[in-house]
Amino acid sequence: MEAASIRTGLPQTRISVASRKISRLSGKVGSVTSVSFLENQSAQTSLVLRASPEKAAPFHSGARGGRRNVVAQSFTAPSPGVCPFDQTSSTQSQSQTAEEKIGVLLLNLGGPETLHDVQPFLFNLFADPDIIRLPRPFQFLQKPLAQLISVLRAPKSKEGYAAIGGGSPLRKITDEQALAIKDALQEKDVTVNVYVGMRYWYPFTEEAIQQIKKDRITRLVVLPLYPQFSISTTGSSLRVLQNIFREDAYLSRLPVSVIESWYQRQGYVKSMADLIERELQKFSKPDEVMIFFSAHGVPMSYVEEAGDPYKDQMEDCIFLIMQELKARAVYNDHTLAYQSRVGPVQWLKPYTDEVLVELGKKGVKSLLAVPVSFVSEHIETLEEIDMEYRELALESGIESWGRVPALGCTSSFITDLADAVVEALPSAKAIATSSGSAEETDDYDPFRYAIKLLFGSVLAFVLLFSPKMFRAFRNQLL
Ligand SMILES: C=CC1=C(C)c2cc3[nH]c(cc4nc(cc5[nH]c(cc1n2)c(C)c5CCC(=O)O)C(CCC(=O)O)=C4C)c(C)c3C=C
Ligand SMILES: [Fe+2]
Repeated sequence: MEAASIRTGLPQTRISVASRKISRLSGKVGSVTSVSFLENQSAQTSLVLRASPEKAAPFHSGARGGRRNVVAQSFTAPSPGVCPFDQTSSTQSQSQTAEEKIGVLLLNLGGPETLHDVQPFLFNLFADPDIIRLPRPFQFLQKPLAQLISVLRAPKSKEGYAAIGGGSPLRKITDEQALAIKDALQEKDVTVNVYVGMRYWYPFTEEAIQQIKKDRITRLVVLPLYPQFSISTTGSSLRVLQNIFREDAYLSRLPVSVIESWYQRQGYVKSMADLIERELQKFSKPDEVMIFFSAHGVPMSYVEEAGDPYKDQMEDCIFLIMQELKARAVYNDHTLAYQSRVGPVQWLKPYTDEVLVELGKKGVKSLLAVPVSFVSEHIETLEEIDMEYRELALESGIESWGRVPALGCTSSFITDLADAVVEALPSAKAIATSSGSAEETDDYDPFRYAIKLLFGSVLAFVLLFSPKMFRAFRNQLL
């Protein structure tokens, strides 16, 4: 057991989670939240996430109109009779009783499926208090600011999505991964329903949870499709889950196990090393290729002020992959840089674009880009890496360029995720309901909310239409 505390800002909701860290390359499940929220204070990871101001607020549902799905409160809880799994961690199939209905919930970011979806998708993203972290006195500005930034950012984002065919491939790939994980588990005699819950676009996490309730799932494994934990990704998705679960009698009793991060799993590390080895062979002189890991960045303050483990986990992840490559007698040089920064703040360094230019100056001639923070192709691999960074690298003097594909449905990887699910099953425990301490409840008052929203909107409107401010914003933010 390992104790850590993650603080994402104010106001905060305390979520206690039991975290079982498995040693490097043990081949066992990664970092698992076995008990979740507000239980068993001793020997647990204490994860402190911000209370969600969006809880009671209307949600931008984009081109499809209407409001975001809200989970119905009236649900008849299934009869208890849940048969607990063996307490041994094993990748062997485990006996599953007829009453047991296992669900696997894959969490992912979601992406706009058409260009029309881009601005509302961006609104959802920037309205997330785990993406734009405002100090408490300014939190009433979250949604107006999200509106402003999404409108300003949309043209640039649309260009990117247009360049990759007019939308994000994320939903299709995640659905394929869901099916592959279901099949891989079936091969181990573990019958599961797999659900996909996206954070910022369809199918939203709330929709997946609604289906889980309809299907009367009796045990749930939550698997975020991010190898490394960040407050902005897994943390944000778990906060949404926590908000849904603590308000629902059935869900708060459902045994749940959360796999918080899994970059350290042997199957993942080996699958990444396989892909790298294969791509290296495509170069005329494979030994001379620089392996260039490019991770999605986060603002520096996440790591330095909020205690986001993302940077440490990323460095650890690269170490493990390189160690695996060395064990296969692949001794190439490597480097790690961070891409996709947005806005005027400092992000994790070094920045991918700057490092590419430096490497060119230093005389590096061959480079293999390895996207490492995500397991599907998406706008940042297909557009940012394959188009923008490739062009920049070639302009900077790099002559040979390659890119490792995202893992997608690579069978060794899918099998490993299926193993992670099996290993996580025994530790599933019910989430205790919060009885609403001052720290945990949002003091929601519709009148105050309306006033704040109105004031914030006026402020955002003034900012947007003041030419000087508009230019400043555009230059700095976008
Ligand atoms: C581990 C992966 C990711 C982290 C960490 C992350 C943090 C983060 N992202 C933004 C802003 C944007 N992200 C956007 C798209 C996007 N982000 C990730 C992954 C991580 N983000 C993915 C996989 C995608 C692509 C989804 C797709 O449609 O294919 C976008 C939209 C695209 C764009 O305009 O560039 C924004 C904006 C922030 C601010 C942040 C951390 C605080
Ligand atoms: Fe992102």
